[in-house]
Amino acid sequence: MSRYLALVPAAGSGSRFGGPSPKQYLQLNNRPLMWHTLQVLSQVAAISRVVVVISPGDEWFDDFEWDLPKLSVLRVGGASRAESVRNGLQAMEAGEQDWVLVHDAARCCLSVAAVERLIATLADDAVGGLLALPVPDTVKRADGEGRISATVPRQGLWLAQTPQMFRAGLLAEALAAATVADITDEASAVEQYGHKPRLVEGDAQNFKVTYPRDLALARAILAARKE
Ligand SMILES: Nc1ccn([C@@H]2O[C@H](COP(=O)(O)OP(=O)(O)OP(=O)(O)O)[C@@H](O)[C@H]2O)c(=O)n1
Ligand SMILES: C[C@](O)(CO)[C@H](O)COP(=O)(O)O
Repeated sequence: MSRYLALVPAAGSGSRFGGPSPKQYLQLNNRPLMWHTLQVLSQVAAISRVVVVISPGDEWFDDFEWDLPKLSVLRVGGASRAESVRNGLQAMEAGEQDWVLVHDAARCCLSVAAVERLIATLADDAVGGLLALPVPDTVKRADGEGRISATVPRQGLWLAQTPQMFRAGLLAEALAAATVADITDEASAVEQYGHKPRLVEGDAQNFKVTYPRDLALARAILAARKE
């Protein structure tokens, strides 16, 4: 029986966000930002384990009470997101047929419904896939001077989100074959390995907290859910 396991890379330094601590530990509605992410994944009944990957030198994680029974932590984060995922996948000892849902710690406004939609859509899929958003706006390509060099046709363009869900065996092989420096998500490694992951429509609330301006939006979304 295949299990559904969540793997959360959380070993980033948050350089675009700045600040004294990585963004995943910022206080958001009285909890670390990442707690909200881990709580949603823990609330998905099909997910039996939530594994968070932090850096070996992480000095923040142990300062918090996480109170999430499905949670376990691995101090095997690497120099890139892809390396953190690869190291975490190796260390978590998933079965080859287990489904692994890789989700950014920084996407703290994920919904249980979106994860359940991803699982339901891909449960019998031969490859796996990811939550993503069809591009809703006109897309411009910039020249080197902040002016438009082209308008890019948006038909068929999607913005990749997470979770990205693949069977552990396929994901491990794809990550081993990939040039880690070239990949920014799991799907690109699986694509390079010769497969076509399925796109499953996510929602705009599942954005990645990347810049300081993103925090107010995340705070508002989470507060609205409590009302
Ligand atoms: N070496 C790394 C780099 C990133 N991540 C994780 O991958 C997710 C998405 O990456 P991103 O938003 O880019 O986070 P950072 O790398 O921390 O941010 P920045 O690129 O601004 O430094 C985050 O949850 C981050 O913690 C990771 O586990 N290991
Ligand atoms: C995985 C991802 O969130 C999909 O859009 C994105 O590639 C992460 O990029 P980052 O630069 O590591 O935040």
